[in-house]
Amino acid sequence: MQLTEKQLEIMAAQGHLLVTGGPGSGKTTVSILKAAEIAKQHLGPGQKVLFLSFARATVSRVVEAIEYEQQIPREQKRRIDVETYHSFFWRILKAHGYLIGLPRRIDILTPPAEAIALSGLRSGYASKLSEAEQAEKVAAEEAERLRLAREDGGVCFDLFAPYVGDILHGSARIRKLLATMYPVIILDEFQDTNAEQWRVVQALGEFTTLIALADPEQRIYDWIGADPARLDHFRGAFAPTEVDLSTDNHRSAGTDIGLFGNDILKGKIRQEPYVGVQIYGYPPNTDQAFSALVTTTYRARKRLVDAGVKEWSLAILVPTKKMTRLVSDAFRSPPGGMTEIPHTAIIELEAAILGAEVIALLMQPDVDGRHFEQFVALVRNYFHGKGGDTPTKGALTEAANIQKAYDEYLAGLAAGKALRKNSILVAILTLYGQTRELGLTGDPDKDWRAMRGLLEEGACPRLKEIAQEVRNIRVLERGTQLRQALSQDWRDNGAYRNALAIVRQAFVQEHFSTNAKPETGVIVMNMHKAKGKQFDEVIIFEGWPIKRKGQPPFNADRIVRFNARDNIDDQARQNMRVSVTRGKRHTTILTPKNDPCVLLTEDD
Ligand SMILES: Nc1ncnc2c1ncn2[C@@H]1O[C@H](COP(=O)(O)OP(=O)(O)OP(=O)(O)O)[C@@H](O)[C@H]1O
Repeated sequence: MQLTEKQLEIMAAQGHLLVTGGPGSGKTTVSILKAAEIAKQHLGPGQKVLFLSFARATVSRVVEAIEYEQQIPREQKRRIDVETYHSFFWRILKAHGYLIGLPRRIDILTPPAEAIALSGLRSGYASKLSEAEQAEKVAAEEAERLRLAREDGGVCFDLFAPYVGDILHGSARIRKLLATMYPVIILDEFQDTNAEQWRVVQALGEFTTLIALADPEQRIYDWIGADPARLDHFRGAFAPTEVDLSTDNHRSAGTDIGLFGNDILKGKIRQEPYVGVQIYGYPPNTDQAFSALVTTTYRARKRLVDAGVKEWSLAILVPTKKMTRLVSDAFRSPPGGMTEIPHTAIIELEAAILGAEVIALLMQPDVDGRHFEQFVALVRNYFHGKGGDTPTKGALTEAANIQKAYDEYLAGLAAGKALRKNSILVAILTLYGQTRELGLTGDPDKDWRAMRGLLEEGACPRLKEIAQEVRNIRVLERGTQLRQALSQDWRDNGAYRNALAIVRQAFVQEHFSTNAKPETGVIVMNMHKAKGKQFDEVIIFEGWPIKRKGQPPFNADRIVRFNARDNIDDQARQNMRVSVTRGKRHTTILTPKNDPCVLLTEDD
């Protein structure tokens, strides 16, 4: 690879550095080469360059890019640590949290666990709140998070940056210590840094050299505190050398994909076609929409195979969670008997993880007579937490009903009365009884499947839902560690006495682990998750307005909210540009013919 002049300028620069540039302009690549150069020239024994990124997905991509750079010797590669902000912050918190009054032993409160811990508080508020009520709710949540951290040692992700900021600003010793370990830190996607993370960066920059990589136009996290002025903050605080790679686009060289992305940003789509970009209006009904998607996917796949692309990747990017599922279902059984499309769907895992906890507990024996109580608590947890940050009223009511039925059952037991025949606990109890009869074998795969199958086939709709949800994470295919731990448990105890703890532990690690390899093949995911990734081809597929008798059409699954022109803003344009520019060779947009995406028709 021949570095551009600007990239060479970056290689030569000294001190703090700010690298800006559009999608695919080579920021990541040059920063890795620079890190290797620094490793070779300037690092003392034991020192490393740290590359910090927001998402685990980006970490995988960077790790792979490092592997791929053949001219970097192994010894230098070893001296570049790639990590997410979260996992870096967590290391600091674990080692030094006691300095700011956290308990000596702290644990991560994972998002599902956090959702459960806050659900009681949240359920006390109606779904539509006035501004004042909303502020009160946010403050109450915040206070509860702090309490959970200080009293129980359960620290949720949102508190990582504020706490680390406190630690670093309070101790020059620790700032120096970090600078000794990491004389240079690369900050990926710097434009997305929120106020608390920026406070951490300010402290780090005192003794450490910072290299910030940014694309001001790729900011997609405004809603969680990214600030358009952040680059100026960096300029003001560190007076960095600044190099702008501008609109170079190596990712999709030879195509107009980058140009198309820029035109979306400007709201001016030209009439003449863009090389490598195709927009197709599909007929707005389920069968034809999905037929269009399936055939477009076949065609894209064929192009990649015919071109002999090795380990090709083809991403289907959709605007909503629901669409991810619909597309995945359609690929599994396409309309009109077309051939199935093998794929991976990237989905939110809260519900599946909570479901896995239920199954894990069912694999455990009842050692203290409280097993059923725990079981009911986990089923309730599932409904509390399955919606993540945005629980539905239905799910919260379900959780409350389960609790009520259980209380009634206990009261009945005490009074020697039988359970009400129409109690929702009847089906749960029956199925629970069957799980107790299930003979386990000590083979974790077999036993897990048998337990899940029992719930799936059983007569309780709530447990059936849980079992189906659990399928989404393919617990046992996640590496051998979990399986080995379960086997060991069985060998030690003649039963899975610690299955729940083992499964929980596996998912805590999950929050930090990165697949060393980026996804290949056909991948379905939410547009928001595509940030920082690249694929050989991209297909963007949005929903269509669905007619309803006597009501305005339902138009929820759109790139721009309700596909209304009034809802076009910078954020919507930037999101679309990020998605469009993930494609290296080709990007196809599928939009309903009768109501095409308003971002594509802006200039009429
Ligand atoms: N000078 C160059 N010549 C040819 N190819 C290059 C050059 N620099 C980078 N590339 C290639 O271009 C692609 C995109 O580069 P890179 O990922 O570094 O861009 P980026 O600016 O980090 O993109 P984004 O902000 O969209 O994540 C990579 O596949 C990389 O190997």
